[in-house]
Amino acid sequence: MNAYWDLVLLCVYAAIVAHQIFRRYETYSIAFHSVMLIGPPAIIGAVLWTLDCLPVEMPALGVISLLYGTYLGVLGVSIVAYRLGPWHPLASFPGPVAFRTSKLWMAGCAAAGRECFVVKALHEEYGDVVRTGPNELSIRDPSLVGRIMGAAGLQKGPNYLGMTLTHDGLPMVGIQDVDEHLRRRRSWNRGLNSAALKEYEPLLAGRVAELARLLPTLQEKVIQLDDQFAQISHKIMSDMAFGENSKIMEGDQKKFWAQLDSGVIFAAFFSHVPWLGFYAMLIPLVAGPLQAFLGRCREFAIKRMLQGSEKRDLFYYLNHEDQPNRPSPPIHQLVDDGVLAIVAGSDTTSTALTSFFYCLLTHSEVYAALLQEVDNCYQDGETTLNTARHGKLPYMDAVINESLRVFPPAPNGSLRQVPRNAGVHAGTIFIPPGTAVCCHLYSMHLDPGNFSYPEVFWPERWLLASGKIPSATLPRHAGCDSEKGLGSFAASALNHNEVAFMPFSYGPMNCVGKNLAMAEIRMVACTLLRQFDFRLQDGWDPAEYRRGFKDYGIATRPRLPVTISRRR
Ligand code: HEM
Repeated sequence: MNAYWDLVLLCVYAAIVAHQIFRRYETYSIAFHSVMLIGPPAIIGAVLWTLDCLPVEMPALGVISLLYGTYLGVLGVSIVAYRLGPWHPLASFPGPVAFRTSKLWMAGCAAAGRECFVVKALHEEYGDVVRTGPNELSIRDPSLVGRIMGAAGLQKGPNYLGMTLTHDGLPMVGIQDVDEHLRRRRSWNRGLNSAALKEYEPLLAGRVAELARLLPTLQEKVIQLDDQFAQISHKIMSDMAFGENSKIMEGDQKKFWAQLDSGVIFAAFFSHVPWLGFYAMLIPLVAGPLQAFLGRCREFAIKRMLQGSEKRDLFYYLNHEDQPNRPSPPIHQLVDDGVLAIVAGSDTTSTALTSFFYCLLTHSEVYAALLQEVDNCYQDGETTLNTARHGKLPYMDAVINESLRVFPPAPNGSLRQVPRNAGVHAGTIFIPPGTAVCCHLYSMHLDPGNFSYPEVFWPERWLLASGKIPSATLPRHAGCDSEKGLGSFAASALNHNEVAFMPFSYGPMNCVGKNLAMAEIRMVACTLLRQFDFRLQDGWDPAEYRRGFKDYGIATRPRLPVTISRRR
C-alpha cells in the first residue's frame, strides 16, 4: 500500500512542478511538450523500479496506467484550477467559465465563422473588458485603444503564429518584436505611400477597365457580384505582389485561390491554439495544401526576381529595387511578403466592395443620392479611371465608411500582447504581463455608446459629424414603425465616436494598405455606378447576406446576386 501511495504522491508533485514549468516557459516546441508529458512519469517509474519500490501486487500495465493517469490527470486539474482560481492574474476580469478555462472554445467559434458575434455578445453581457481566454482580454472601450495600439503601444499578439504555422520567417504582420516589425515595415511604407500609389494607378485602372469591359457581356443574366469583385481584387493584388508574372497565375487561378480559401478555417482555428497547429502540421492532409500554396508563391517570387518588371509594383519596394545599394532580402522573406500582400489585400477589399454594393442595393435612397454625387462630379466622357476626383466625393466616403462600420472585412481587428517582463496600465485597468489583448473593432463599431442606432446603415451620420450637413433623417429600420424613420437629428443629438471606428486597425502597426484599398473601392464604385444600373435579383432575400457574413479572421463575402443594364 505504501509503495502505491509513494508512486501517486510523486506523480502529483511532478505534475504540479511541470505545470509551473509550462507556465514559465510557454513554448510551442513539440520536443519540449513530449519531454514534459512523457518524461516525468517514466523517470519516476524507472527510479522506483531500480529501488524495488513499485507496488508488487500490480501488473506492469497497471503501474504504467497509474503513473500516467495520475500525472496527466493532476496536471490537467492543476491547469484548470489555476485558470479559474482567484490567484490567476486575470481573475478579476469577468468572462464565461469555458472561455477562462481554455482557448479551444474560442477556436471552435472561430472555425464556425462566429468569433466576432460571440465576442460582441460577451461584451453585451459582461461589459467593456472581458476575459475571452485563459490569458486573453477583449476590450470594447475606445479610450483604451491609444495605450494598447498607439505609438507607444504593445507588440503584436501570438495569433499569427497559429495562422501561418511557422516559428521563424513570420510574415511582417505577425512579427512580435516591435523594432524588427518596424524595420520590416519600412519597405511596405515606401511601397504603399502616396507617391507609390500614383505609380500603380495605371495598373489599377487597367484592371478596373477590364472589369467594366467584361460586365456588359453578362447583361440579362443574374451574376454574382461578389465573384466579380473577388476576381478583380485577386488580380490587382497578384499584379502588385508578383508584377507581370501574375499573368502566369491566371491559367490556374481557380486552383490557386481555392488553395487559399481552403486554408481560412484552419487559420481561424489555429490562430487561437497555435500549439495545436504545430501538431496538426505533422499530418500531411493539413500541411499539404499550405505547402503547395507556398510552393506556388515561391515560384512566382523567384520568377519575378529573375525577370524584373517593366512597371513598378509593390515587389519593387519589398525587394529593395528602389535602393540599388541595398541587397535583396532573403527569398523566404519575399515569398512571405508576397503571400501577405495577396492574403491581406485581396479578400478584405473584395469583401468591402461586396458589402458596399449590398448596402447600396438595399437602400435605394442612398443609391440615388450617391449616383447623383458621382454624376455631378464627372462630366460626360470624362474618365473615372483615375483618382483625381476622389477627394470631391464626400457622400461616397460616407457610404464606404458606413459599410465598413457595419460589415468590417477584418471584424476582430488585431491582437496585441503585453510584454512578459512588465504589465501595463491602460485607463483604470492594469493588464498583467504576457496577457494577449484585443481591441475588438466589431464590438466597438456596433456599440450604441459609440454610434447611435448602430445596426442602422446610415451614411448621413458621417456628414453630420463632420459638419457637412446640419441635420439628417434617420431611415426606416427594423423595430421602427414609421415610414420616415425616427425623425430629424442634429449632430449634437447623436453618439459618433470616430476613435471607435477602426476597420483598418490603429497605430503604427495598422493596415499599411489602407490607401490602396480605399483607392480601389472608390475607382471600382465610380466606374461601375457611372456605366451600369444594378438591381438585386428578383425574389432574393437580402437577409441572406447578413446570414452569410461569416468571420474567419477575414470575413467571407456572402453571395450578392444582381442583374445589370448599361446606363451609358
Ligand atoms: C478594405 C480592405 C482592408 C481592410 C479592412 C484591412 C484591414 C487590416 C487590418 C485590420 C489589419 C491588422 C493591422 C494590425 O495588426 O493592427 C491589416 C494589416 C495589414 N494589411 Fe490590410 N486591410 C485591407 C486591405 C489591404 C490591402 C489592399 C493591402 C495591400 C497590400 C493590405 C495589407 C496589409 C498588411 C501588409 C498588413 C500588416 C500590417 C502590419 O503588420 O504592419 N491590406 N489590414
